[in-house]
Amino acid sequence: MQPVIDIDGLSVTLTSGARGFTLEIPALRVAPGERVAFTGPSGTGKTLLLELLGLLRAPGAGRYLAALRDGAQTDLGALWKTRRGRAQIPPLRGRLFGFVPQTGGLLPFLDVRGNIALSQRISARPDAELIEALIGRLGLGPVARLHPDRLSIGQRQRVSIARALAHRPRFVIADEPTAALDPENAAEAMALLFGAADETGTAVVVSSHDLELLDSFALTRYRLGLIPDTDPDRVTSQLAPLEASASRPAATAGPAP
Ligand SMILES: Nc1ncnc2c1ncn2[C@@H]1O[C@H](COP(=O)(O)OP(=O)(O)OP(=O)(O)O)[C@@H](O)[C@H]1O
Repeated sequence: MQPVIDIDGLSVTLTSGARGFTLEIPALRVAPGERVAFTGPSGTGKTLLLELLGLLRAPGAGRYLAALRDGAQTDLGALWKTRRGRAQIPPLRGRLFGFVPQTGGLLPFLDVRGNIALSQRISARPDAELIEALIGRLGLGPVARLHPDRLSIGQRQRVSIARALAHRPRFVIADEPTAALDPENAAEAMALLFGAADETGTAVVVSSHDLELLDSFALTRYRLGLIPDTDPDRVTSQLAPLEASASRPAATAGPAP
């Protein structure tokens, strides 16, 4: 099966004065509908990695290919190199990705339905039926007319999940999506995210510190870890697969048995 994300030797370096932080992704392939989790200690670059994947930051070197819905492969890394390519990034980002931030990121002046519809408006993919299906799937029917300030944190996160899926992106990128939730709500939100993504055939890449929570789902796991360097000002973090055997194309909703 053709991967939807195909990365080889991708890296980026951030510098601040004498300090340099390099993130290296030697290889990463994500299959359609696959669920991938990134873990790693604080400061090892989980957010940076998701920014690179989500076309929010330019890579320094390496190859980053993505497969579009029509099967065509696009060289996302090359887009950053020309003015014409950079102009294509915002619309492509809107079509390819759905984002679930740590805490909702909802627009306060739109109700639940309006917030969910936002990703469809941005990507010019209206689909009222899918919005209603997601509202039902995520248990948001009773609050669909409310604005975010009337919602619990868990409800807001469910709206954010629905919004990330409503425009049928190829991947959902979720950065610590359950960090603000209690364990019960966190497990429910994660199960709903994976379940709803299965129904729309969407791959999910998620970063999380919560190893116990990740353990309850079948995920392909990668870990970011620092590589020792003799120069204390030069920090390198590298992505490595953790449990190749846990890899599976997503087929069923909810926590793994
Ligand atoms: N301009 C910069 N110059 C050098 N290093 C930087 C710069 N900006 C960020 N960094 C470093 O990049 C690293 C990666 O940060 P990132 O937020 O991606 O880590 P993280 O794994 O998501 O952390 P956390 O789990 O605490 O959210 C950090 O070690 C940070 O110090």
